[in-house]
Amino acid sequence: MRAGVILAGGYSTRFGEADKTLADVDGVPMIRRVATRLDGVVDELVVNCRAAQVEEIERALSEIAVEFAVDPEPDGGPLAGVRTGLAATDAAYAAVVAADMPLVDPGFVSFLFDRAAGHDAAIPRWEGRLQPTHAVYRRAAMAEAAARALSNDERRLVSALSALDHVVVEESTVRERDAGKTFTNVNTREELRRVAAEFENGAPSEPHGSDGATR
Ligand SMILES: Nc1nc2c(ncn2[C@@H]2O[C@H](COP(=O)(O)OP(=O)(O)OP(=O)(O)O)[C@@H](O)[C@H]2O)c(=O)[nH]1
Ligand SMILES: [Mg+2]
Repeated sequence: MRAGVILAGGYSTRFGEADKTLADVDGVPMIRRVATRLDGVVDELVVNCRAAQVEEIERALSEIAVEFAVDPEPDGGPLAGVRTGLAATDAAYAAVVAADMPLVDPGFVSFLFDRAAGHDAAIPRWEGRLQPTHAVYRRAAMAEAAARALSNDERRLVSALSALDHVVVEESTVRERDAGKTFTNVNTREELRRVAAEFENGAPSEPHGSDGATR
């Protein structure tokens, strides 16, 4: 079993005034783009967010089947979000993807699942940094590593990696697969404009029939 865990519990402070996960990306809410792209390569989808976000995210996703994993306390950081999200699934492996990555490449995520097999994680590196919010984890191993790191007051996902037998997917591999755009994440209004332009200019679109606009 493969799960997709979409991390959406942040406060979008650089974006300002609104939840960036609901922002319109060329007619489709950003989190819906992420969910639709992941839906094709996983058996189940989990959305991790704060309680206050559930209603609007549910509306943005409409008929896409997801389970909500609500943070028991908000603002625990991405690592706490991952722990909450992973607790909502029994899948052996889970792709963890930030809700602000609307260009996430399903083929590349599928490749990460393949690379993670037999290990605790497959973490890509892009622009010199590990990308743990766009990675595949063995659910049980990461749940344990996250719990331990959190008990040491760590908030960052990378803190959990040292406890994991993780495969690093290097930049050269990402380039060979022409997948660099999969890591594009939206933090500011300007980044939203740029990513929307990618869709206007013909970014690979979502599977037929699920590219619904906001209702
Ligand atoms: N559950 C949970 N997820 C978080 C938290 N902080 C960040 N995230 C998620 O981690 C991912 C990357 O974080 P950022 O890009 O910094 O998102 P953000 O925190 O909403 O935005 P900024 O406030 O501008 O940093 C996003 O998918 C966020 O939703 C948190 O405290 N709890
Ligand atoms: Mg971001």
